[in-house]
Amino acid sequence: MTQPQKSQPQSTDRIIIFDTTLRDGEQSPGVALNHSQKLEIAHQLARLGVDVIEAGFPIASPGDLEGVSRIAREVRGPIITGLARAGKADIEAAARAVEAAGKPRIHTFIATSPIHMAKKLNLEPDAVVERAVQAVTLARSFVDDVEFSAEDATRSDWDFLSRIFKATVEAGATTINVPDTVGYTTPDEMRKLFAFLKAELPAHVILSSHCHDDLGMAVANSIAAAEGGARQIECTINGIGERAGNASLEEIVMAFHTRADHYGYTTGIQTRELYRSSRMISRLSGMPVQPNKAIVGDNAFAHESGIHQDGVIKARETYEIMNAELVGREAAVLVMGKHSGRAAFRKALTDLGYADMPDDKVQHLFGRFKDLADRKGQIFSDDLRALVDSRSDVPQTFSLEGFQITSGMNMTPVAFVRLQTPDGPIDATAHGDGPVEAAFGAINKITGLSPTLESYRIQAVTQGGDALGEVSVSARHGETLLHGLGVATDVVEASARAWIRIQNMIVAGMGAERRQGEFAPGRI
Ligand SMILES: CC(=O)SCCNC(=O)CCNC(=O)[C@H](O)C(C)(C)COP(=O)(O)OP(=O)(O)OC[C@H]1O[C@@H](n2cnc3c(N)ncnc32)[C@H](O)[C@@H]1OP(=O)(O)O
Ligand SMILES: CC(C)C(=O)C(=O)O
Repeated sequence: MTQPQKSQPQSTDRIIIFDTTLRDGEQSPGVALNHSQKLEIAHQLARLGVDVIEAGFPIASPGDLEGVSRIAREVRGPIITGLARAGKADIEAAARAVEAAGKPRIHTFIATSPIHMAKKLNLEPDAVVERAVQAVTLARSFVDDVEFSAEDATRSDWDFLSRIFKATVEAGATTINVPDTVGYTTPDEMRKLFAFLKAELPAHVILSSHCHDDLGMAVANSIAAAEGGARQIECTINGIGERAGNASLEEIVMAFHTRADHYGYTTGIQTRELYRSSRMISRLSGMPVQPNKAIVGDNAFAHESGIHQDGVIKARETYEIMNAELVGREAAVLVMGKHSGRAAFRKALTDLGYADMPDDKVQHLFGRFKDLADRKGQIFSDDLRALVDSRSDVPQTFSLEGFQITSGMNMTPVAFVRLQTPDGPIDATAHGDGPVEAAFGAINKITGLSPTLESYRIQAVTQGGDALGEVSVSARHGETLLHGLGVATDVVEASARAWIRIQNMIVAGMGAERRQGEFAPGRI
Protein backbone atom coordinates (compact mmCIF):
# COMPACT_ATOMS: atom_id res chain seq x y z
CA MET A 1 0.00 0.00 0.00
CA THR A 2 1.30 3.46 -0.86
CA GLN A 3 1.82 5.67 2.19
CA PRO A 4 1.83 9.49 2.07
CA GLN A 5 5.40 10.79 1.95
CA LYS A 6 6.59 12.02 5.35
CA SER A 7 7.52 15.68 4.88
CA GLN A 8 10.92 17.06 5.70
CA PRO A 9 10.91 20.56 7.24
CA GLN A 10 12.28 23.04 4.73
CA SER A 11 13.84 25.37 7.27
CA THR A 12 13.84 26.06 10.99
CA ASP A 13 14.01 29.82 10.49
CA ARG A 14 12.08 32.22 12.67
CA ILE A 15 9.40 34.13 10.74
CA ILE A 16 8.83 37.75 11.80
CA ILE A 17 5.11 38.40 12.23
CA PHE A 18 4.30 41.97 11.18
CA ASP A 19 0.76 42.82 12.23
CA THR A 20 -0.97 45.53 10.22
CA THR A 21 -4.45 45.21 11.74
CA LEU A 22 -4.25 48.80 12.97
CA ARG A 23 -3.18 50.17 9.56
CA ASP A 24 -4.28 48.02 6.62
CA GLY A 25 -6.91 46.31 8.78
CA GLU A 26 -8.36 49.69 9.63
CA GLN A 27 -8.59 50.39 5.89
CA SER A 28 -11.51 47.90 5.81
CA PRO A 29 -14.51 49.85 4.57
CA GLY A 30 -16.53 51.15 7.50
CA VAL A 31 -13.89 50.54 10.18
CA ALA A 32 -12.59 53.48 12.22
CA LEU A 33 -10.95 52.85 15.56
CA ASN A 34 -10.51 55.56 18.19
CA HIS A 35 -7.30 56.05 20.22
CA SER A 36 -8.25 54.00 23.20
CA GLN A 37 -9.51 51.14 21.02
CA LYS A 38 -6.24 51.18 19.06
CA LEU A 39 -4.26 51.17 22.28
CA GLU A 40 -6.29 48.27 23.67
CA ILE A 41 -5.64 46.30 20.47
CA ALA A 42 -1.93 47.17 20.47
CA HIS A 43 -1.57 45.85 24.04
CA GLN A 44 -3.31 42.64 23.00
CA LEU A 45 -1.04 42.32 19.94
CA ALA A 46 1.96 42.63 22.26
CA ARG A 47 0.51 39.88 24.48
CA LEU A 48 -0.05 37.80 21.37
CA GLY A 49 3.65 38.10 20.63
CA VAL A 50 3.69 39.83 17.24
CA ASP A 51 7.13 41.18 16.31
CA VAL A 52 6.01 44.37 14.58
CA ILE A 53 2.90 46.48 15.05
CA GLU A 54 2.05 48.80 12.16
CA ALA A 55 0.07 51.24 14.25
CA GLY A 56 -1.27 53.56 11.54
CA PHE A 57 -0.57 56.02 8.75
CA PRO A 58 0.47 59.16 10.67
CA ILE A 59 0.02 61.67 7.80
CA ALA A 60 -3.57 60.48 7.27
CA SER A 61 -4.96 62.65 10.08
CA PRO A 62 -3.90 64.32 13.34
CA GLY A 63 -5.87 61.58 15.11
CA ASP A 64 -3.93 58.82 13.37
CA LEU A 65 -0.64 60.52 14.23
CA GLU A 66 -1.68 60.78 17.89
CA GLY A 67 -2.89 57.14 17.87
CA VAL A 68 0.48 55.89 16.61
CA SER A 69 2.33 58.15 19.11
CA ARG A 70 0.35 56.79 22.07
CA ILE A 71 1.07 53.22 21.05
CA ALA A 72 4.76 54.11 20.58
CA ARG A 73 4.81 55.66 24.07
CA GLU A 74 2.86 52.98 25.89
CA VAL A 75 3.35 49.59 24.23
CA ARG A 76 6.63 47.80 24.84
CA GLY A 77 7.92 44.63 23.21
CA PRO A 78 7.15 44.78 19.50
CA ILE A 79 8.71 47.16 16.97
CA ILE A 80 6.26 50.02 16.37
CA THR A 81 6.00 51.40 12.86
CA GLY A 82 3.96 53.94 10.91
CA LEU A 83 3.39 54.04 7.17
CA ALA A 84 4.58 56.93 5.00
CA ARG A 85 4.39 57.69 1.28
CA ALA A 86 7.70 58.51 -0.37
CA GLY A 87 7.56 62.17 0.55
CA LYS A 88 9.04 64.52 3.13
CA ALA A 89 5.84 65.40 5.04
CA ASP A 90 4.75 61.77 5.36
CA ILE A 91 8.13 60.61 6.59
CA GLU A 92 8.48 63.46 9.07
CA ALA A 93 5.01 62.67 10.45
CA ALA A 94 5.88 58.98 10.76
CA ALA A 95 9.17 59.85 12.47
CA ARG A 96 7.37 62.08 14.97
CA ALA A 97 4.77 59.40 15.64
CA VAL A 98 7.21 56.57 16.40
CA GLU A 99 9.95 58.58 18.12
CA ALA A 100 8.96 57.48 21.64
CA ALA A 101 8.89 53.78 20.72
CA GLY A 102 11.35 51.40 22.34
CA LYS A 103 11.96 49.95 18.87
CA PRO A 104 10.85 52.44 16.19
CA ARG A 105 10.58 51.69 12.48
CA ILE A 106 9.55 53.87 9.52
CA HIS A 107 7.80 52.06 6.69
CA THR A 108 7.86 53.95 3.41
CA PHE A 109 6.50 52.88 0.05
CA ILE A 110 5.97 53.79 -3.58
CA ALA A 111 4.28 51.91 -6.41
CA THR A 112 6.40 50.12 -9.02
CA SER A 113 3.97 48.53 -11.47
CA PRO A 114 3.68 50.12 -14.93
CA ILE A 115 0.00 50.96 -14.41
CA HIS A 116 0.54 52.60 -11.00
CA MET A 117 3.60 54.54 -12.11
CA ALA A 118 1.99 55.83 -15.30
CA LYS A 119 -1.62 56.34 -14.29
CA LYS A 120 -1.51 57.04 -10.57
CA LEU A 121 1.85 58.61 -9.82
CA ASN A 122 2.40 60.03 -13.28
CA LEU A 123 6.11 59.35 -12.85
CA GLU A 124 8.74 57.72 -15.06
CA PRO A 125 10.41 54.62 -13.56
CA ASP A 126 13.69 56.52 -13.02
CA ALA A 127 11.86 59.18 -11.03
CA VAL A 128 10.18 56.49 -8.92
CA VAL A 129 13.57 55.00 -8.03
CA GLU A 130 14.86 58.48 -7.18
CA ARG A 131 11.84 59.21 -4.93
CA ALA A 132 12.23 55.84 -3.20
CA VAL A 133 15.92 56.41 -2.49
CA GLN A 134 15.25 59.95 -1.17
CA ALA A 135 12.49 58.60 1.07
CA VAL A 136 14.62 55.83 2.55
CA THR A 137 17.56 58.21 3.04
CA LEU A 138 15.33 60.68 4.89
CA ALA A 139 13.76 57.91 6.99
CA ARG A 140 17.23 56.63 7.94
CA SER A 141 18.09 60.11 9.23
CA PHE A 142 15.44 59.49 11.93
CA VAL A 143 15.68 55.75 12.68
CA ASP A 144 17.96 52.79 11.99
CA ASP A 145 15.11 50.44 11.11
CA VAL A 146 13.57 51.34 7.74
CA GLU A 147 11.25 49.21 5.66
CA PHE A 148 10.68 49.92 1.99
CA SER A 149 7.67 48.54 0.07
CA ALA A 150 7.15 48.42 -3.68
CA GLU A 151 3.41 48.82 -3.93
CA ASP A 152 1.81 46.50 -6.52
CA ALA A 153 5.08 44.56 -6.69
CA THR A 154 3.46 41.43 -8.07
CA ARG A 155 2.38 43.29 -11.22
CA SER A 156 5.81 44.94 -11.56
CA ASP A 157 8.70 44.02 -13.82
CA TRP A 158 11.07 41.74 -11.85
CA ASP A 159 14.22 43.44 -13.10
CA PHE A 160 12.79 46.81 -12.13
CA LEU A 161 11.96 45.44 -8.68
CA SER A 162 15.52 44.20 -8.34
CA ARG A 163 16.81 47.63 -9.37
CA ILE A 164 14.66 49.66 -6.95
CA PHE A 165 15.27 47.23 -4.07
CA LYS A 166 19.05 47.30 -4.57
CA ALA A 167 18.95 51.11 -4.62
CA THR A 168 16.83 51.36 -1.47
CA VAL A 169 18.94 48.78 0.38
CA GLU A 170 21.98 50.85 -0.61
CA ALA A 171 20.18 53.90 0.86
CA GLY A 172 19.66 52.05 4.16
CA ALA A 173 16.47 50.01 3.97
CA THR A 174 16.77 46.96 6.20
CA THR A 175 13.49 45.23 5.31
CA ILE A 176 12.22 44.94 1.75
CA ASN A 177 8.50 44.32 1.42
CA VAL A 178 6.97 42.81 -1.72
CA PRO A 179 3.22 43.46 -1.59
CA ASP A 180 0.61 41.67 -3.63
CA THR A 181 -1.42 44.85 -3.34
CA VAL A 182 -4.38 43.72 -5.44
CA GLY A 183 -4.36 40.02 -4.55
CA TYR A 184 -3.38 38.99 -8.07
CA THR A 185 -0.47 36.60 -7.66
CA THR A 186 -0.40 32.81 -7.23
CA PRO A 187 1.60 30.69 -4.77
CA ASP A 188 3.92 29.39 -7.45
CA GLU A 189 4.60 32.87 -8.80
CA MET A 190 5.20 34.20 -5.29
CA ARG A 191 7.66 31.41 -4.42
CA LYS A 192 9.63 32.11 -7.60
CA LEU A 193 9.58 35.90 -7.15
CA PHE A 194 10.98 35.63 -3.62
CA ALA A 195 13.60 33.11 -4.68
CA PHE A 196 14.63 35.52 -7.45
CA LEU A 197 14.84 38.51 -5.08
CA LYS A 198 16.70 36.50 -2.45
CA ALA A 199 19.35 35.72 -5.02
CA GLU A 200 19.51 39.36 -6.14
CA LEU A 201 19.74 41.10 -2.74
CA PRO A 202 22.37 41.05 0.02
CA ALA A 203 21.88 38.29 2.58
CA HIS A 204 21.31 40.66 5.54
CA VAL A 205 18.12 42.08 3.95
CA ILE A 206 14.87 40.76 5.44
CA LEU A 207 12.41 39.97 2.66
CA SER A 208 8.77 40.49 3.53
CA SER A 209 5.40 39.55 2.02
CA HIS A 210 2.16 41.51 2.25
CA CYS A 211 -0.73 39.69 0.56
CA HIS A 212 -4.32 40.65 -0.15
CA ASP A 213 -7.15 38.18 -0.47
CA ASP A 214 -8.96 39.24 -3.65
CA LEU A 215 -8.74 35.70 -5.05
CA GLY A 216 -8.81 34.01 -1.65
CA MET A 217 -5.12 33.13 -1.87
CA ALA A 218 -3.55 35.58 0.60
CA VAL A 219 -2.57 32.93 3.14
CA ALA A 220 -1.32 30.47 0.52
CA ASN A 221 0.65 33.25 -1.19
CA SER A 222 2.20 34.38 2.12
CA ILE A 223 3.31 30.84 2.90
CA ALA A 224 4.69 30.44 -0.61
CA ALA A 225 6.62 33.69 -0.08
CA ALA A 226 8.22 32.14 3.01
CA GLU A 227 9.12 29.07 0.98
CA GLY A 228 10.79 31.40 -1.54
CA GLY A 229 12.78 33.22 1.13
CA ALA A 230 10.52 35.73 2.94
CA ARG A 231 11.32 35.97 6.64
CA GLN A 232 8.70 38.59 7.53
CA ILE A 233 5.00 38.12 6.84
CA GLU A 234 2.57 41.03 7.02
CA CYS A 235 -0.92 40.03 8.05
CA THR A 236 -3.96 41.01 10.11
CA ILE A 237 -6.13 39.43 12.76
CA ASN A 238 -9.24 37.87 11.19
CA GLY A 239 -7.73 38.79 7.81
CA ILE A 240 -9.40 42.20 7.87
CA GLY A 241 -8.16 44.89 5.49
CA GLU A 242 -8.70 46.79 2.27
CA ARG A 243 -11.35 45.17 -0.01
CA ALA A 244 -11.31 41.36 0.53
CA GLY A 245 -8.76 41.82 3.29
CA ASN A 246 -5.22 40.76 4.08
CA ALA A 247 -3.64 37.43 4.86
CA SER A 248 -5.03 36.17 8.14
CA LEU A 249 -2.47 36.06 10.94
CA GLU A 250 -4.10 33.21 12.81
CA GLU A 251 -4.28 31.00 9.72
CA ILE A 252 -0.62 31.52 8.80
CA VAL A 253 0.61 30.96 12.34
CA MET A 254 -1.48 27.83 12.84
CA ALA A 255 -0.45 26.45 9.44
CA PHE A 256 3.20 26.76 10.51
CA HIS A 257 2.43 25.34 13.93
CA THR A 258 0.27 22.43 12.80
CA ARG A 259 2.47 21.52 9.84
CA ALA A 260 5.78 22.07 11.59
CA ASP A 261 6.76 18.69 10.16
CA HIS A 262 6.47 20.19 6.69
CA TYR A 263 7.49 23.85 7.03
CA GLY A 264 9.64 23.89 10.14
CA TYR A 265 9.32 27.68 10.56
CA THR A 266 8.81 29.10 14.03
CA THR A 267 7.08 32.30 15.15
CA GLY A 268 6.96 34.16 18.45
CA ILE A 269 3.16 34.00 18.59
CA GLN A 270 1.46 32.83 21.79
CA THR A 271 -1.17 30.76 20.05
CA ARG A 272 -3.41 30.66 23.13
CA GLU A 273 -4.01 34.41 22.64
CA LEU A 274 -5.32 33.99 19.08
CA TYR A 275 -8.99 33.55 19.88
CA ARG A 276 -9.08 36.39 22.39
CA SER A 277 -7.36 38.66 19.82
CA SER A 278 -9.89 37.68 17.17
CA ARG A 279 -12.85 38.39 19.45
CA MET A 280 -11.41 41.76 20.42
CA ILE A 281 -10.86 42.83 16.80
CA SER A 282 -14.31 41.68 15.82
CA ARG A 283 -15.90 43.57 18.71
CA LEU A 284 -13.98 46.81 18.24
CA SER A 285 -14.02 46.87 14.44
CA GLY A 286 -17.67 45.87 14.22
CA MET A 287 -16.72 43.21 11.65
CA PRO A 288 -18.24 39.83 12.54
CA VAL A 289 -16.21 36.69 11.92
CA GLN A 290 -17.87 34.27 9.51
CA PRO A 291 -18.86 31.06 11.36
CA ASN A 292 -16.79 28.82 9.08
CA LYS A 293 -13.64 30.95 9.31
CA ALA A 294 -10.60 28.76 9.99
CA ILE A 295 -9.18 28.82 13.54
CA VAL A 296 -11.46 31.52 15.02
CA GLY A 297 -14.92 30.98 13.43
CA ASP A 298 -17.73 29.64 15.63
CA ASN A 299 -17.79 26.37 13.71
CA ALA A 300 -14.03 25.85 13.42
CA PHE A 301 -14.05 23.29 16.23
CA ALA A 302 -17.69 22.17 16.09
CA HIS A 303 -18.92 18.84 14.75
CA GLU A 304 -22.51 18.29 13.68
CA SER A 305 -22.63 15.14 11.65
CA GLY A 306 -23.08 11.83 13.40
CA ILE A 307 -20.19 10.02 11.73
CA HIS A 308 -17.76 12.81 12.68
CA GLN A 309 -19.18 13.07 16.21
CA ASP A 310 -18.83 9.33 16.69
CA GLY A 311 -15.20 9.58 15.49
CA VAL A 312 -14.40 12.53 17.77
CA ILE A 313 -15.95 10.78 20.79
CA LYS A 314 -13.76 7.73 20.08
CA ALA A 315 -10.59 9.69 19.27
CA ARG A 316 -10.53 13.47 18.82
CA GLU A 317 -7.78 13.28 16.19
CA THR A 318 -10.08 11.48 13.76
CA TYR A 319 -11.56 14.82 12.73
CA GLU A 320 -9.40 17.47 14.44
CA ILE A 321 -5.94 18.50 13.33
CA MET A 322 -5.37 20.87 16.25
CA ASN A 323 -6.61 21.37 19.77
CA ALA A 324 -9.14 24.14 20.34
CA GLU A 325 -7.33 24.93 23.60
CA LEU A 326 -4.15 25.61 21.65
CA VAL A 327 -5.73 28.70 20.10
CA GLY A 328 -7.37 29.78 23.34
CA ARG A 329 -10.81 28.27 22.77
CA GLU A 330 -12.99 25.85 24.67
CA ALA A 331 -12.61 22.20 23.76
CA ALA A 332 -14.32 21.08 20.57
CA VAL A 333 -18.10 21.02 20.74
CA LEU A 334 -20.57 18.53 19.38
CA VAL A 335 -23.46 20.46 17.89
CA MET A 336 -26.69 18.51 18.07
CA GLY A 337 -28.81 18.63 14.95
CA LYS A 338 -30.54 16.51 12.37
CA HIS A 339 -27.23 15.04 11.18
CA SER A 340 -26.26 13.81 14.65
CA GLY A 341 -26.18 10.11 15.43
CA ARG A 342 -26.81 7.94 18.48
CA ALA A 343 -23.25 8.15 19.82
CA ALA A 344 -23.41 11.94 20.09
CA PHE A 345 -26.98 11.83 21.41
CA ARG A 346 -25.98 9.40 24.15
CA LYS A 347 -22.95 11.57 25.02
CA ALA A 348 -25.10 14.73 25.15
CA LEU A 349 -27.50 12.99 27.53
CA THR A 350 -24.60 11.81 29.67
CA ASP A 351 -23.17 15.34 29.80
CA LEU A 352 -26.57 16.60 30.94
CA GLY A 353 -26.63 14.10 33.80
CA TYR A 354 -28.70 11.30 32.23
CA ALA A 355 -25.89 8.75 32.12
CA ASP A 356 -28.09 6.03 33.62
CA MET A 357 -30.90 6.26 31.11
CA PRO A 358 -31.74 2.76 29.84
CA ASP A 359 -31.01 2.00 26.19
CA ASP A 360 -34.66 1.56 25.18
CA LYS A 361 -35.46 5.04 26.57
CA VAL A 362 -32.52 6.53 24.70
CA GLN A 363 -33.72 4.86 21.49
CA HIS A 364 -37.22 6.23 21.96
CA LEU A 365 -35.96 9.74 22.69
CA PHE A 366 -33.56 9.59 19.76
CA GLY A 367 -36.51 9.23 17.36
CA ARG A 368 -38.21 12.26 18.93
CA PHE A 369 -34.92 14.17 18.87
CA LYS A 370 -34.64 13.57 15.09
CA ASP A 371 -38.21 14.80 14.57
CA LEU A 372 -37.48 17.94 16.53
CA ALA A 373 -34.15 18.50 14.76
CA ASP A 374 -35.89 18.20 11.39
CA ARG A 375 -38.18 21.03 12.40
CA LYS A 376 -35.77 23.32 14.15
CA GLY A 377 -32.17 22.75 13.04
CA GLN A 378 -29.86 23.16 16.01
CA ILE A 379 -30.83 21.51 19.28
CA PHE A 380 -29.55 23.13 22.48
CA SER A 381 -29.06 21.66 25.95
CA ASP A 382 -32.36 23.16 27.12
CA ASP A 383 -34.14 21.48 24.22
CA LEU A 384 -32.62 18.14 25.16
CA ARG A 385 -33.59 18.57 28.79
CA ALA A 386 -37.09 19.49 27.72
CA LEU A 387 -37.17 16.47 25.45
CA VAL A 388 -36.18 14.20 28.32
CA ASP A 389 -38.54 15.83 30.79
CA SER A 390 -41.44 15.90 28.34
CA ARG A 391 -41.36 12.16 27.70
CA SER A 392 -44.76 10.91 26.67
CA ASP A 393 -44.87 8.84 29.87
CA VAL A 394 -45.70 12.01 31.81
CA PRO A 395 -49.38 11.56 32.77
CA GLN A 396 -51.61 14.20 31.22
CA THR A 397 -53.37 15.28 34.42
CA PHE A 398 -54.11 18.64 32.86
CA SER A 399 -54.53 19.39 29.20
CA LEU A 400 -55.31 22.56 27.34
CA GLU A 401 -58.92 22.81 26.16
CA GLY A 402 -58.90 26.40 25.01
CA PHE A 403 -57.80 29.92 25.80
CA GLN A 404 -58.45 33.51 24.88
CA ILE A 405 -56.12 36.45 25.33
CA THR A 406 -57.04 40.11 25.37
CA SER A 407 -54.07 42.38 25.05
CA GLY A 408 -53.12 45.62 23.33
CA MET A 409 -51.33 48.92 23.78
CA ASN A 410 -51.98 50.71 27.08
CA MET A 411 -54.08 47.89 28.50
CA THR A 412 -53.34 45.07 30.92
CA PRO A 413 -53.32 41.67 29.20
CA VAL A 414 -55.97 39.26 30.41
CA ALA A 415 -55.98 35.50 29.77
CA PHE A 416 -58.97 33.20 29.93
CA VAL A 417 -57.85 29.54 30.04
CA ARG A 418 -59.83 26.30 30.07
CA LEU A 419 -58.05 23.10 31.17
CA GLN A 420 -59.32 19.56 31.16
CA THR A 421 -58.68 18.19 34.69
CA PRO A 422 -59.54 14.97 36.55
CA ASP A 423 -62.54 16.92 37.86
CA GLY A 424 -63.68 17.93 34.37
CA PRO A 425 -63.08 21.21 32.54
CA ILE A 426 -62.12 24.17 34.73
CA ASP A 427 -61.85 27.81 33.62
CA ALA A 428 -59.81 30.63 35.10
CA THR A 429 -58.95 34.19 34.24
CA ALA A 430 -55.77 36.10 35.21
CA HIS A 431 -53.97 39.36 34.49
CA GLY A 432 -50.28 39.67 33.74
CA ASP A 433 -47.57 42.04 32.53
CA GLY A 434 -47.77 40.24 29.20
CA PRO A 435 -50.08 37.69 27.57
CA VAL A 436 -47.82 34.76 28.44
CA GLU A 437 -47.62 35.76 32.10
CA ALA A 438 -51.40 36.15 32.16
CA ALA A 439 -51.83 32.65 30.67
CA PHE A 440 -49.38 31.15 33.20
CA GLY A 441 -51.31 32.86 36.01
CA ALA A 442 -54.62 31.41 34.83
CA ILE A 443 -53.10 27.92 34.56
CA ASN A 444 -51.68 28.22 38.09
CA LYS A 445 -55.13 29.14 39.40
CA ILE A 446 -56.61 25.97 37.93
CA THR A 447 -53.83 23.57 39.00
CA GLY A 448 -53.19 25.15 42.37
CA LEU A 449 -49.46 24.98 41.63
CA SER A 450 -47.14 27.93 41.13
CA PRO A 451 -43.64 26.90 40.10
CA THR A 452 -41.10 29.73 39.77
CA LEU A 453 -40.16 30.58 36.21
CA GLU A 454 -36.37 30.26 35.75
CA SER A 455 -35.94 30.70 32.02
CA TYR A 456 -38.08 31.17 28.95
CA ARG A 457 -36.87 30.78 25.39
CA ILE A 458 -38.86 31.14 22.22
CA GLN A 459 -37.80 30.30 18.72
CA ALA A 460 -39.38 29.88 15.30
CA VAL A 461 -38.88 26.29 14.20
CA THR A 462 -40.27 26.57 10.70
CA GLN A 463 -40.44 29.38 8.20
CA GLY A 464 -43.26 31.44 6.73
CA GLY A 465 -46.34 33.15 8.10
CA ASP A 466 -47.59 29.92 9.71
CA ALA A 467 -44.19 29.17 11.32
CA LEU A 468 -44.25 26.94 14.37
CA GLY A 469 -43.03 28.63 17.53
CA GLU A 470 -41.22 26.50 20.03
CA VAL A 471 -41.21 27.57 23.65
CA SER A 472 -38.78 26.05 26.09
CA VAL A 473 -39.47 26.83 29.75
CA SER A 474 -37.51 25.98 32.87
CA ALA A 475 -39.14 26.33 36.27
CA ARG A 476 -38.20 25.55 39.83
CA HIS A 477 -40.54 23.71 42.15
CA GLY A 478 -39.05 23.22 45.58
CA GLU A 479 -35.53 21.95 44.95
CA THR A 480 -36.30 20.53 41.54
CA LEU A 481 -35.71 22.14 38.19
CA LEU A 482 -38.19 21.09 35.52
CA HIS A 483 -38.19 21.72 31.80
CA GLY A 484 -41.14 21.89 29.45
CA LEU A 485 -41.36 22.25 25.70
CA GLY A 486 -44.41 23.44 23.77
CA VAL A 487 -44.81 23.79 20.03
CA ALA A 488 -47.66 25.58 18.26
CA THR A 489 -48.24 28.17 15.58
CA ASP A 490 -49.48 30.51 18.32
CA VAL A 491 -46.69 31.45 20.73
CA VAL A 492 -49.05 31.89 23.68
CA GLU A 493 -50.43 28.41 23.03
CA ALA A 494 -46.88 27.00 22.80
CA SER A 495 -46.04 28.74 26.09
CA ALA A 496 -49.19 27.43 27.79
CA ARG A 497 -48.44 23.88 26.62
CA ALA A 498 -44.88 24.07 27.97
CA TRP A 499 -46.17 25.41 31.30
CA ILE A 500 -48.88 22.74 31.60
CA ARG A 501 -46.30 20.04 30.91
CA ILE A 502 -44.23 21.29 33.83
CA GLN A 503 -47.30 21.21 36.06
CA ASN A 504 -48.09 17.65 34.96
CA MET A 505 -44.56 16.60 35.88
CA ILE A 506 -44.94 18.17 39.32
CA VAL A 507 -48.22 16.36 39.88
CA ALA A 508 -46.62 13.11 38.70
CA GLY A 509 -44.11 13.56 41.49
CA MET A 510 -41.17 13.74 39.13
CA GLY A 511 -38.87 14.70 41.95
CA ALA A 512 -41.01 17.61 43.05
CA GLU A 513 -42.27 18.47 46.51
CA ARG A 514 -45.95 19.06 45.82
CA ARG A 515 -47.85 22.03 47.16
CA GLN A 516 -51.05 21.36 49.02
CA GLY A 517 -53.74 21.15 46.39
CA GLU A 518 -56.80 19.29 45.34
CA PHE A 519 -55.02 16.87 42.97
CA ALA A 520 -53.30 14.36 45.24
CA PRO A 521 -51.04 11.78 43.54
CA GLY A 522 -53.43 9.00 44.43
CA ARG A 523 -56.10 10.48 42.17
CA ILE A 524 -54.02 10.64 39.03
C1 LIG B 1 -1.81 49.91 -0.83
C2 LIG B 1 -2.05 50.71 0.38
O1 LIG B 1 -2.70 50.25 1.22
S1 LIG B 1 -1.39 52.23 0.50
C3 LIG B 1 -2.07 52.96 1.89
C4 LIG B 1 -3.45 53.41 1.60
N1 LIG B 1 -4.00 54.04 2.76
C5 LIG B 1 -4.55 55.26 2.70
O2 LIG B 1 -4.60 55.89 1.67
C6 LIG B 1 -5.19 55.75 3.95
C7 LIG B 1 -4.73 57.14 4.34
N2 LIG B 1 -4.81 58.07 3.27
C8 LIG B 1 -5.16 59.38 3.43
O3 LIG B 1 -5.57 59.82 4.49
C9 LIG B 1 -4.99 60.30 2.28
O4 LIG B 1 -5.09 59.56 1.07
C10 LIG B 1 -3.59 61.00 2.36
C11 LIG B 1 -3.58 61.90 3.59
C12 LIG B 1 -2.47 59.98 2.47
C13 LIG B 1 -3.36 61.82 1.11
O5 LIG B 1 -4.46 62.63 0.92
P1 LIG B 1 -4.47 63.70 -0.29
O6 LIG B 1 -3.29 64.57 -0.15
O7 LIG B 1 -5.80 64.35 -0.25
O8 LIG B 1 -4.24 62.86 -1.62
P2 LIG B 1 -5.15 61.77 -2.29
O9 LIG B 1 -5.43 60.71 -1.29
O10 LIG B 1 -6.35 62.37 -2.95
O11 LIG B 1 -4.22 61.22 -3.43
C14 LIG B 1 -3.03 60.54 -3.12
C15 LIG B 1 -1.83 61.32 -3.63
O12 LIG B 1 -0.66 60.63 -3.14
C16 LIG B 1 0.16 60.22 -4.26
N3 LIG B 1 0.80 59.00 -3.87
C17 LIG B 1 0.23 57.80 -3.73
N4 LIG B 1 1.11 56.94 -3.26
C18 LIG B 1 2.26 57.60 -3.10
C19 LIG B 1 3.53 57.24 -2.62
N5 LIG B 1 3.74 56.01 -2.20
N6 LIG B 1 4.48 58.17 -2.56
C20 LIG B 1 4.24 59.43 -2.97
N7 LIG B 1 3.04 59.83 -3.42
C21 LIG B 1 2.08 58.91 -3.48
C22 LIG B 1 -0.85 60.07 -5.39
O13 LIG B 1 -0.18 60.10 -6.63
C23 LIG B 1 -1.71 61.29 -5.14
O14 LIG B 1 -0.95 62.42 -5.53
P3 LIG B 1 -1.61 63.64 -6.37
O15 LIG B 1 -2.61 64.25 -5.44
O16 LIG B 1 -0.45 64.51 -6.65
O17 LIG B 1 -2.22 63.03 -7.58
C1 LIG C 1 1.74 49.95 1.43
C2 LIG C 1 1.72 48.52 1.16
C3 LIG C 1 2.51 47.76 2.15
C4 LIG C 1 0.35 47.99 1.10
O1 LIG C 1 -0.44 48.11 2.03
C5 LIG C 1 -0.05 47.27 -0.09
O2 LIG C 1 0.63 47.37 -1.10
O3 LIG C 1 -1.12 46.61 -0.06
